[in-house]
Order: sequence, then structure tokens, then C-alpha cells
Amino acid sequence: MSSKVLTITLNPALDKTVTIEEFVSGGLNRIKAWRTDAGGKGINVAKALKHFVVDVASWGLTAGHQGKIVTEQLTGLGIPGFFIETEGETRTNLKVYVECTQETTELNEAGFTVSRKALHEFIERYTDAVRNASIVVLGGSLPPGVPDDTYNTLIEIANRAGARTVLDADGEPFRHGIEAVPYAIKPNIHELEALFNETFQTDAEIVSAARRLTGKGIAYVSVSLGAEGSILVSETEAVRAKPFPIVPLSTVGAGDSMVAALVYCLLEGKPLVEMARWTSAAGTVTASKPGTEVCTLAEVEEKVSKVTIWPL
Ligand SMILES: Nc1ncnc2c1ncn2[C@@H]1O[C@H](COP(=O)(O)OP(=O)(O)O)[C@@H](O)[C@H]1O
Ligand SMILES: O=P(O)(O)OC[C@H]1O[C@](O)(COP(=O)(O)O)[C@@H](O)[C@@H]1O
Repeated sequence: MSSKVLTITLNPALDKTVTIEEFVSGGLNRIKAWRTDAGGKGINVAKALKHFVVDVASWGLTAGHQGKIVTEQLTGLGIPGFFIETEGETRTNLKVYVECTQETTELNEAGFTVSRKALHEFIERYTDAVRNASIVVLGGSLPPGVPDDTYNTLIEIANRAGARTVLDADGEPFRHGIEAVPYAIKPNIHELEALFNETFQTDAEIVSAARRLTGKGIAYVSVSLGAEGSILVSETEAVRAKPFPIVPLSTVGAGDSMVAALVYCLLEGKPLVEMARWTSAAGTVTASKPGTEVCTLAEVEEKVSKVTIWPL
């Protein structure tokens, strides 16, 4: 394994997106259109990085027939993958897009139960692989059987190997992962608030929360704010990005596209202001696409100048 970027998805999914005109709670909802896409945070990051012509490999755990569909989709996209098989079945994550509100509602399953043997084997192979990676992206929920401190373990291994890490997770796995000091993180505002058990009303409050994290040694904290855009913070700079208007078709994968753009900017050595533009443009382009379809390089390049940026 010698890919420059390694993305890790311990809880992959087959994302099933259904489109309905309006949602009738407690009634019959007829599906107008549906599609399935390989999903899970690291997998989506790999899909976007492949579009960005970055040398990327997608690693993780998998199970069952749906797992084969996911890995076959990755192969079809030309993304090298390595997935340890475990018992059970890869989850289906249902995404409901309601046309009249232009909102996406997500119903994510817990995932397969992972044996100690499968996890141990994965960590052994990962330890070898990170020696050749320049950036490691870790993202998403942890399936049953995978301890909450697993991202902490994986980040420490990558740190020791000299690879930069990017973490995008939630709850306890996120909290533990942060203790290992990843190079960059991309919480959405809800994940940031849950981490500190506080609510943040203003940009200044978000920057000050992010600075508590850069103070621990995390180089970049990118906080996404849905349709409101994002805030990118380093130890010395903070920038607010406001996206151009779109018709949202599915916001699924928007956060993952931001992570992919962040990785791309790190590899390209772009300054923080450019990173803020690229991450915002990538997330917003993906939010304008159906299902778990992610932005391409040409689409993002066309939109970076349309992002409004100001310093905080
Ligand atoms: N409705 C929207 N309109 C415009 N841009 C959006 C919309 N939803 C998401 N985005 C873009 O995608 C980024 C990530 O979205 P967000 O929902 O915050 O992330 P996550 O998917 O990780 O929860 C935002 O910062 C923004 O740039
Ligand atoms: O592991 P989790 O937290 O359940 O999230 C998995 C889901 O998140 C996604 O990776 C999308 O994430 P983002 O919308 O944050 O980019 C889906 O493809 C997948 O169904």
C-alpha cells in the first residue's frame, strides 16, 4: 500500500436515497425516485479525492452482500480498497429527500457487530499501511464491538508513523480521538456543541471553542454550519465562509466533501483563506447534487471564487 491518502471507514453503508414530494407523518408516502450509493465518511472522502486526482485508497471493515456492493462500487470508481470482512451485514442508511421543503432527513443504522479478531487484524494491517501514507482520514460512527477509543488508537499509530490525520466523528469516538491530537478536524456545529456540552450563538463563540482545540495542538478546526457555511480556525487565523446560493438536492456527503477539499488543500500547500474557500465550495457543490454524489474538481474550481470570505 503506497497511496498518499488513506481513508478509513469502520462503519460503511449503502446509502439509499428516496425522493418524495411532501412528507405525510403517520400516512402513506409514495416514493418518486430512489438510488443507492456507497456511503460512509471515509468512503465519500475517497470518492471526492479520486475526482480531485489525488492518489487515495479506501480502507475499513465490511460485511455481507451489501458490503460487496459497496466495495464493487469503489472498484468501479477506480479507488483501491482494503476491507476486512466481519460477520453480519453492512448497514443501509436511509436518506429521505422531501421536494417541497428541499430537506434531507437521515436514518442511519448502527451497523454490523465487529469481532475482536477482525478489529485486531484491521489495526495490524493499518499499522503497516500508514507508514507509506502522507495523510490519513478517519471518519464516521463506530459499529457495535468497536471500542469508543479506537480513533484515539488509530491516530496515535498514524502520528507515530509521521502521517497527518484528519478526524470527522461524533460523540465519544470524537472526544477520544481528539485526545490523540489529530492534525485537523471537521465537526459540524452540533458535534462541536456536543463536545463541549455548550451552545454557541455567535461566530466569536465558535472561534473561541475552536481555539480551545488548536490550543491542544490541532492545526486546523473546520466547523461546518450547514446552509450558513463554515468557519476555519488555526492557531493564528480564523476565517468565515458563506456559500453561494444553491437548490439543495441532498446534503449527504457535503461534510465529507469539505474534508476531501481540506486534504486536497493540505497536499497543495494552500493558505488558510484558500482552504476556507475550497472546503466551502466543495461542501456546497455536493449539497446541490442528488443522493450521495460528491463534487468533482472542475465543479469546485468553478465555484471557489463565488464563496464569500471574511476574517474573524
Ligand atoms: N442547504 C445548503 N446550502 C448551501 N450549502 C450547504 C447546504 N447544506 C450544506 N452546505 C454546505 O456543505 C457544508 C457541510 O454541511 P454540514 O451540514 O454543515 O456538514 P455535515 O454534513 O458534516 O453535517 C456547509 O458548510 C456548506 O458549505
Ligand atoms: O457513520 P455515521 O455517522 O452514521 O454517518 C454515515 C453517513 O454519513 C455519510 O458519510 C455522509 O456524511 P456527511 O453528510 O457528514 O458528509 C453517509 O454517506 C453515511 O450514510
